[in-house]
Amino acid sequence: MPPKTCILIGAPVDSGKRRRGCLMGPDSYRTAGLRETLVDLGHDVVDQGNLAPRPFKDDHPDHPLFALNETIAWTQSLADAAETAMSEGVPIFLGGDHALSAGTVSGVAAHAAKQGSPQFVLWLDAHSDFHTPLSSDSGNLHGTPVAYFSGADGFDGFPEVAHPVLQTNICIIGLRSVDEAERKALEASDIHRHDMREIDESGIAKPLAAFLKRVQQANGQLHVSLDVDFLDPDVAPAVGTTVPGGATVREAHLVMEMLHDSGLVTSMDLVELNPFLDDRGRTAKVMVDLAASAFGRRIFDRRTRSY
Ligand SMILES: NC(=[NH2+])NCCC[C@H](N)C(=O)O
Ligand SMILES: [Mn+2]
Ligand SMILES: [Mn+2]
Repeated sequence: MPPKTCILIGAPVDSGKRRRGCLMGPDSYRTAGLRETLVDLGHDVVDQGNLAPRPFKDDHPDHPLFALNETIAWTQSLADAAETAMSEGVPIFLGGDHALSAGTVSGVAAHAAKQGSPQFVLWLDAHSDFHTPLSSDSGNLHGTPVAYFSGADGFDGFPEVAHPVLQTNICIIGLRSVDEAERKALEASDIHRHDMREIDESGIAKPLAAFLKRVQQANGQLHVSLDVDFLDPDVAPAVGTTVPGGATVREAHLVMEMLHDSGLVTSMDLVELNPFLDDRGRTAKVMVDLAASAFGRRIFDRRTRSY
């Protein structure tokens, strides 16, 4: 695979939920050596530093949605940054909580639309993040980006999604915590969804391979959104929404290696890392190692393995 220009964009979004700490995520990835790791793999790496939200007003204190205006302001700046970065290389967004993907995915999808190619999204997460502001019980907007970028109603005040991602172009892997309203909405949707039971029974490679084949056949752009809680909390404790029974380190590396082999990934988010909850940088390091696998690190070249 030829070297890429990786564009690191810090997105210290912390408005998607009440528990603070994700704002420290970008510097935690830098401290764990993300740039150096990608350079060692032969890539050109540009670290654009951290982005800021557009100016915003404080929310009404009684508003049921937490930090709505701030999240809207982040969505605006991230969508612009994502669309611009797509013509310069492969943007890797260093989160920041998952609310940031409302901006990153709508931005990369706008670029895809201009290129005349369909946008696909691989969502690696314990959660489906498919609430709308109307269905969310928690009022936490990090639970809503998939609904937003796929064009659901209820996002008043947010930038209009000019190029929604088709539900059938979205694949969620790792599910094990889905609220009732999301379950109903997902079941009524065309989103491809794979829960942990399916992964236990038939392995993680199968659904991923099927999805990648569709991306390839459609000549699509592929955005990968990796939530720390996709992983089991035993190996990745630094996240506010831990759910036991997650992917193992090996399963996650296999996903990343397959993504690299496919040559299809055009953008990526690393989200929900809360360094305040980490154990001596352990989770940040696991995330950097996973990014390394996605960008070409391997144990042996496939051809030289002897089985
Ligand atoms: N990106 C995340 N960690 N999302 C967790 C969402 C949890 C829950 N479904 C909610 O809406 O509040
Ligand atoms: Mn998430
Ligand atoms: Mn999650």
